[in-house]
Amino acid sequence: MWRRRLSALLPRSPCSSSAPSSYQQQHRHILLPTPNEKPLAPSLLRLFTSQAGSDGGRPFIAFILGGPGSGKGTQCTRIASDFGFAHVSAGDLLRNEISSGTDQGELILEIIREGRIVPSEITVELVRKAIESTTAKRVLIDGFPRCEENRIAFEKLTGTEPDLVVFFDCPEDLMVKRLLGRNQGRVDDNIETIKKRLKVFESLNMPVVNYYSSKGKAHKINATGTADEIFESVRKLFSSLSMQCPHFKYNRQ
Ligand SMILES: Nc1ncnc2c1ncn2[C@@H]1O[C@H](COP(=O)(O)OP(=O)(O)O)[C@@H](O)[C@H]1O
Ligand SMILES: O=c1ccn([C@@H]2O[C@H](COP(=O)(O)OP(=O)(O)O)[C@@H](O)[C@H]2O)c(=O)[nH]1
Ligand SMILES: [Mg+2]
Repeated sequence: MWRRRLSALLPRSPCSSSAPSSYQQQHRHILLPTPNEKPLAPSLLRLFTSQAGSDGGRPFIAFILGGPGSGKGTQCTRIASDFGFAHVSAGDLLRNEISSGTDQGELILEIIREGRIVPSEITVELVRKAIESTTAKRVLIDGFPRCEENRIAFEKLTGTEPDLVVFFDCPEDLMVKRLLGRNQGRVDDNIETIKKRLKVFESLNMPVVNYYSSKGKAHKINATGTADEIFESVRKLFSSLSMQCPHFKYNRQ
């Protein structure tokens, strides 16, 4: 299931920047709110009574999406530690490829430097391998899929959809401020590249969020405030899943 040939499965249109589609315009505001310890909507509850994460099946998969600097990585670290998830960062997988010094690494570096999206052939394969090689029963995929082409390629290659999508909603000015203060020496944390990444986020990442939202899978988290405050909303979401879904039992470590 995880080993289908990707090139044969890729949709025709590549992930290139464009004006928001009419689909995107129509579906912008239909995200599920974060639960306030309320019962999950029946459509979401059905997702968590599937066999994902149970013995012998594939792991429970959560896509963690949001603009650059919205706090995906920060919150993933906390979710991983409190709720027993493996943390797969698509950006880190790509940066590891750059460090390996291959031709593919050079191509990835150029694309990241320009704030564009790496071809699905590369990223989907890295993400698939990471999921396949973990023994964890729950996996966070941080910062992927970045565009509809990524999403379609992943779903076709793996024959699976995520069980949950979390979207960190953050105003642009706050994202810019956080990125400029990140200080990790990243080639893309400069104002010129940040502006490009924000455009890519609006035109290409948001349609993915809207797609999963229309399927009742996406939960929006207000990503302003301190990391602790945001994690409080995140904790409520994941706690409500663990309370209501038999296959989402977790062990606090
Ligand atoms: N709630 C927050 N308030 C202030 N700074 C934050 C917050 N969350 C994350 N940061 C900081 O902002 C920067 C970007 O956060 P990060 O988690 O890497 O975001 P992303 O993965 O979405 O790009 C990092 O330097 C991080 O320490
Ligand atoms: O699935 C992915 C994830 C990342 N990237 C590239 O890697 C960069 C950094 O991604 P990361 O998720 O690390 O950035 P963040 O949003 O966390 O700041 C992005 O701007 C893209 O150029 C990509 O092409 N596909
Ligand atoms: Mg990140």
